[in-house]
Amino acid sequence: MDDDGETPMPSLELHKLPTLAGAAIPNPIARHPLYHPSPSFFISPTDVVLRDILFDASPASAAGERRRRHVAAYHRAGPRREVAFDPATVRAAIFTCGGLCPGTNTVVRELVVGLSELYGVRGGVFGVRNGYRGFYSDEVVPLDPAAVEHWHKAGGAALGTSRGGFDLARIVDAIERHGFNQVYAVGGDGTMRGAARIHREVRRRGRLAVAVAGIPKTVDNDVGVVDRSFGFHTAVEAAQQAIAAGHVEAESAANGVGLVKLMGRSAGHIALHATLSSRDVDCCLIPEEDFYLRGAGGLFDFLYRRIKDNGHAVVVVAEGAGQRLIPRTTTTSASGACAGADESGNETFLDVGAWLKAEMRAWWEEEHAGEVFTVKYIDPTYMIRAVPANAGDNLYCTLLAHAAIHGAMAGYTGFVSGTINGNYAYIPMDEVAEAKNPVDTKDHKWAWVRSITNQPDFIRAGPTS
Ligand SMILES: Nc1ncnc2c1ncn2[C@@H]1O[C@H](COP(=O)(O)OP(=O)(O)OP(=O)(O)O)[C@@H](O)[C@H]1O
Ligand SMILES: O=P(O)(O)OC[C@H]1O[C@](O)(CO)[C@@H](O)[C@@H]1O
Ligand SMILES: [Mg+2]
Repeated sequence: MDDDGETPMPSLELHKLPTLAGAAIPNPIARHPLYHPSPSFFISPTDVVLRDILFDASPASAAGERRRRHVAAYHRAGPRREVAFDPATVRAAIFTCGGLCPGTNTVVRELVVGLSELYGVRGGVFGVRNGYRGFYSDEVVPLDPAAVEHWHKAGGAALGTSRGGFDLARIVDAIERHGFNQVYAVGGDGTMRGAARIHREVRRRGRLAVAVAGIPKTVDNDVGVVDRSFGFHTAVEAAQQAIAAGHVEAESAANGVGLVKLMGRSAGHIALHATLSSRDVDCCLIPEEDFYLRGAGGLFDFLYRRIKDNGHAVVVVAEGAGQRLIPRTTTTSASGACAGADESGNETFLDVGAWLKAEMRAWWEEEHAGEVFTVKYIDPTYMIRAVPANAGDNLYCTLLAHAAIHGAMAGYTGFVSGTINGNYAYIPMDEVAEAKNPVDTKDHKWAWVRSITNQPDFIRAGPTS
């Protein structure tokens, strides 16, 4: 509080974006026969979205002090009154990269449809096949609304996707050769790191005026800054079937355990959200929270009590959980290869599900021989990300794509479109490329998991095995 009792207004730290030098052309949407823009339709460059909306207003809060003084702000996404591109000159390249994610095709579809129907781009939209490597090893594919009409109904990546193959010089050469002046990257953190480098190289070359935009995609929801990545909710929904099956199998056996492994390489969001929405889960294991198997207070101790109380138990484990417990010599990775790295340099993990199943059986044999025991291991890995987006994600994909188009048309570059506290914003690509989004096990969501599963804190209970 000030001396006069007023709460001072914090100053905004606007995360500004680079803009392309160029023409200021009236936005063609203003003359669009199907739109009647209201006075608030166009967004001005001074419209912002705040990153932090929760504050401790108490003067005594040291943590709240900085937030009270400085608030991170981002340009609000949406159509601008003036644009930097004459639609007749737009040559847009769209590509998808990294693992599959529900909604990828919807984003591509809506980029094509939005450029065409909102801005009147004709014959200037192209798909680059198979991720980054497609820039220099494939022909580009002309795209128009008719070509992509049904894409939102299909899972997968209609343009193709890949890992690895990032060759900066050849990619930017290809951008120059094709005359692309807008590049839309649909991908996860790796893709955004690559796109940020393309953006910098384009600027370094000086002679190119290219808007580089990103739409963050990753089924694991491990991209930072934005509220969530598209497709995540669809994957959580798809995981319900696997958990329900694990529950039925466990319930139908004497001393049955249903063990379900879900995607989540370095972040356990899918396992956490699937657990919260299912309510059939007795224990959720994620990469952010250590656990141990044997001894008092360990996972097996807990499972035994749960089996004795309820007759069965369901365990959900994220693929990245418990990695340091698994012996490296004997177990193969989830993809069949030894643990190492994939073509993009991402660590490939050992199969925690197969290992847990084997350990559970060995434990029961050692400690409860004579009593029947059943473990049914369900690994729906690719099934939860290869599905089409649900209705909510399809809508989200559409708005993210349109936000990206409005930003690129306005001449912003090196940005990502995403929601922050529910509002669409433009975020510097570098920031998103580097930000991580692990599950915060100190916040309320993890506490909800505990309250639903009643699982203990395996860290405090004893030594690790
Ligand atoms: N630091 C980097 N610089 C340039 N390119 C990169 C970098 N990191 C990753 N890439 C490239 O980005 C592409 C996608 O990366 P990756 O395979 O890690 O998937 P992702 O985009 O993180 O998506 P997901 O996590 O959903 O699978 C690959 O072609 C990879 O070569
Ligand atoms: O087998 P792929 O296609 O490399 O993808 C597996 C990885 O991709 C993701 O779905 C997203 O990064 C991870 O959860 C998973 O480890
Ligand atoms: Mg990634």
